[in-house]
Amino acid sequence: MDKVKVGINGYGTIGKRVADAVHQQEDMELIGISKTKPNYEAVMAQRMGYNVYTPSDKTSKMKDGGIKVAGTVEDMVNEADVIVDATPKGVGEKNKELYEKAGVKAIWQGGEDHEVAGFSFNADSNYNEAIGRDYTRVVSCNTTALCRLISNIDREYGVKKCRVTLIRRAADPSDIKKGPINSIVADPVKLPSHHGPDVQSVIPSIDISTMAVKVPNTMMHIHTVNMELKNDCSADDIKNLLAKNPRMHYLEPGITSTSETMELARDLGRPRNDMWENCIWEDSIDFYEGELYLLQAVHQEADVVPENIDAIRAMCELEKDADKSKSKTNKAMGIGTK
Ligand SMILES: NC(=O)C1=CN([C@@H]2O[C@H](COP(=O)(O)OP(=O)(O)OC[C@H]3O[C@@H](n4cnc5c(N)ncnc54)[C@H](OP(=O)(O)O)[C@@H]3O)[C@@H](O)[C@H]2O)C=CC1
Ligand SMILES: O=C(OP(=O)(O)O)[C@H](O)COP(=O)(O)O
Repeated sequence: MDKVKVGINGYGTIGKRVADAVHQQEDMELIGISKTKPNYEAVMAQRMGYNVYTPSDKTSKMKDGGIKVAGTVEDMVNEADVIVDATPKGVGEKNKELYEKAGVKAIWQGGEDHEVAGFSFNADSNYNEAIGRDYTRVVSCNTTALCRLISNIDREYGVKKCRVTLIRRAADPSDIKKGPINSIVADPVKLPSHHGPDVQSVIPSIDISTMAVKVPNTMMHIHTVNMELKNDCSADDIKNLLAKNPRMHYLEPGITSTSETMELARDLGRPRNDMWENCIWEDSIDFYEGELYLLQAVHQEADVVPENIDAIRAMCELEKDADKSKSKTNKAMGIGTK
């Protein structure tokens, strides 16, 4: 079978990681990435050997900045079988017309609304429903981690009700523009945060409510999770269940923080220090008055990356079996190798 041709529109935190992950897959060909500025990220893309495309009105600026331009974004879109849109929140929606005109499949990220694609995706939750689709949204980093956790537990024991508080990193490490620098922000003030409805956009049957705050930090989010289950089970049952999934990682002894988790990623030699898995404190998994509790950390820059790869495979019908797609993605990226 011919490799599926993938273009990445928007080469920032998520786009650069998805580009590398596509490049690693045997059944996909990265035809190029788009950049609007000739900065270090464009230089690095070029050094990686990736074709760099740019909006037509930016061509001179890119060339003047020393970047070899492969063509316009329109050229990339016309050449691709599928575009992964990883432009900033709100920009992706404006690109839809371009993708429709070219008749190309497209994947948006969690910053866009569900309605942009009309279908929201998580590989553990609804892979089969993505098969053959033209448009898909990979839900946000927090929602991805919640969908993974909830759908695994729901399949085995049934989730009656789920309540989550999210403590969110305020900005990414490279982000010099965002705050706060000395505050904890109730975001949003009013129930629910977008995460609960977003989980329901993937798994409509789940009763979930979420609250969220932002803290002045760049290293990961933390979720405090509380669930009522339909069927009896023990903490050990949950521990054993989650241990079977390569996209769940029990944190090593002595780790009590997101800083140490990122240090672990460095020690593991992960590319860009990425932890693609839900990082769960195994000892936090417990029952109190019949309800399940646990704590997990989420590496916001990383966990959606394998999900984009599985979404491409499902949409382009490269693999109809969810487990086989996830295994291919995991193997190529090194997920679950500890
Ligand atoms: N960061 C995160 O933690 C996560 C983000 N997401 C979602 O992923 C999406 C992308 O976010 P993220 O990677 O953080 O964003 P970034 O800002 O890091 O990257 C987006 C890149 O797109 C480029 N860009 C800007 N404007 C345009 C444009 N008009 N057309 C094409 N490219 C443009 C910019 O690069 P340049 O202009 O230099 O070319 C920028 O670096 C959002 O929907 C976000 O909500 C989802 C999960 C986690
Ligand atoms: O999707 C994310 O978080 P979210 O699920 O809390 O919205 C990413 O961390 C991006 O969030 P940002 O929009 O604050 O960069």
